[in-house]
Amino acid sequence: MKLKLRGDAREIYRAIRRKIESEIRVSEAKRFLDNFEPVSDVGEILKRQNYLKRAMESVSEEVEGLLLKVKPIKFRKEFLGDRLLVVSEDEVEEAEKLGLCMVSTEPIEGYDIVLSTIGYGIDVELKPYEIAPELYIKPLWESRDVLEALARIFPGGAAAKILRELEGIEDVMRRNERLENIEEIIRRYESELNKRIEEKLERFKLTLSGKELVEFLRSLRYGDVEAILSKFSSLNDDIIEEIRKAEEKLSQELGVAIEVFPRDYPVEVPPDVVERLKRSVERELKIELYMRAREIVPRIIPYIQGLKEEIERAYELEFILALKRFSRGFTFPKIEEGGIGFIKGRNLFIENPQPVSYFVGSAKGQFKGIQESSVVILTGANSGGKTSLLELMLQIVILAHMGLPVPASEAWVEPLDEVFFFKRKRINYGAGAFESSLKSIVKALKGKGRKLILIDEFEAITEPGAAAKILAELLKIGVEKGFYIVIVSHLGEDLKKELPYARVDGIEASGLDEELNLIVDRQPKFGVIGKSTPELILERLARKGRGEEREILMKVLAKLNNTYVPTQNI
Ligand SMILES: Nc1ncnc2c1ncn2[C@@H]1O[C@H](COP(=O)(O)OP(=O)(O)OP(=O)(O)O)[C@@H](O)[C@H]1O
Repeated sequence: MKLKLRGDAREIYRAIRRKIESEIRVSEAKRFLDNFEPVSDVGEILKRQNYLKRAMESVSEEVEGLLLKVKPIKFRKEFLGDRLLVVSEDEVEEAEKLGLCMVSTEPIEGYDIVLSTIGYGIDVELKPYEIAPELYIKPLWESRDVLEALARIFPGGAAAKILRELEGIEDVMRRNERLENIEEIIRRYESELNKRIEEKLERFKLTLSGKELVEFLRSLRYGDVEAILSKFSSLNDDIIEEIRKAEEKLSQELGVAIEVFPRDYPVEVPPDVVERLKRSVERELKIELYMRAREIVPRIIPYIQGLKEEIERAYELEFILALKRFSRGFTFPKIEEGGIGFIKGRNLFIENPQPVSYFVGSAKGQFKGIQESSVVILTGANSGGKTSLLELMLQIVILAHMGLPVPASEAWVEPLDEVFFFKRKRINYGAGAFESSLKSIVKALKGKGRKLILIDEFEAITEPGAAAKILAELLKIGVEKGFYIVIVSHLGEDLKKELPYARVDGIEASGLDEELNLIVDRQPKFGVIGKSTPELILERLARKGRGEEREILMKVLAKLNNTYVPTQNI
């Protein structure tokens, strides 16, 4: 059963969730938090605690960096326009239902890959991984970084095994990638080649002896081209050799034997030749990729389920690590009867808070000897931290019911059915506000169940005299029903008279610091009505004031001096 959060309690729960979520770096891991909604059932809370204790202990921070690389791997069904599947008449329906490629009962021209169940092309069975194995392999190939991270998080697991199989297509895939840039690659080779030939031309010198020159001129006169060219043949051979070498390197780079460069200077490959070359290499690679993919896919498929589980476990690890970061220095609360209490609690939303220890219900541990009561009235200095303390108690109660550790060095929480938090509405004054506050408190008091009711300054919205009476009556009803109530009030004295069994605690300001700011001890004193701070405010003004202003304040202070001792001599 869910713990019911009423009034402003839900807002506090949302703020806690946001704080935990801000620690989760991978968005897919955030949904794990949904498994930790606050519940009333002790068995469920303890189950969560045990799971988290074990998980947080065993998770290693070393995987923190790797977890960031884990992303979903999506396998998408696609219609592949590059292949034709030739099947028999009675297989057409089944083949078309697969929706992977064009289906026909006889061969059709214009497809790079022709597959067939009846011997018209590459033999296949009517199975998706035989017809389109690339749809399994390509997403995995493109997610190698995810697989590598997973293989390091789960050594020897599914991702590691898949990676090993993918090695079998590595060279085709690399060639495929290069094919994308084939034009660029060819142009690069072309310009390098031309540069080298140009250098050779610049260095080339023809040296002829007198006799050779006479022969040369004669050949010219008779138009003996062969004889003239023979004089340049060494240069020509050199150029041809350069072109051949470049082609060899290019073939190696692309992984297919090609001849693209014309034996001419300057070397220039016409665009249509590049295009044709690209098409033919593409086709060749497509078939090779299909064959290799088909070969490894049956060995990969058995690991895909395992891979999905590893991804899920990685998200879970991220969630656990985030919780670990969130809850550094926290403790798992005891889930037991007897109210709510905590030692050295630290409000989640205050930076470097002063730790506070507090309880309602049974006095356990170091609280032994302090008055026990299911209703506590918290009084004290303005801005003393009363609201913050109610919020801290709520944070601890909510986290405890989520099954999470709480920001305290020790804590115990009674499993509850409902938690109410009524925050003081700073702007709402007047009869309307009074009526609505009254209504919500009465709602909290009606019915049965294990309840914690936190009320922040109810009387601020009505006149003090009536407020004490109304409040006392309401609190009595709560106590009779066995609810736990903590209420912030300035009416400590009056309430104490009406409800002698209630404990009244006080947060006090102990003085002024050098900058004349109030020094507040956030730790409430048990069984003590918190002194409010008008005296300290007076003293502060007096110490700051000048002339007549100062005199007036001093006079008032002197009057108060019977009961009030200033923190220092003025
Ligand atoms: N334990 C703590 N450690 C440090 N700062 C705190 C602590 N508790 C409260 N404060 C700070 O003191 C200020 C006043 O706190 P809070 O509003 O809870 O006081 P309050 O007693 O409810 O005041 P008011 O009388 O105006 O309702 C806030 O700025 C809060 O951050």
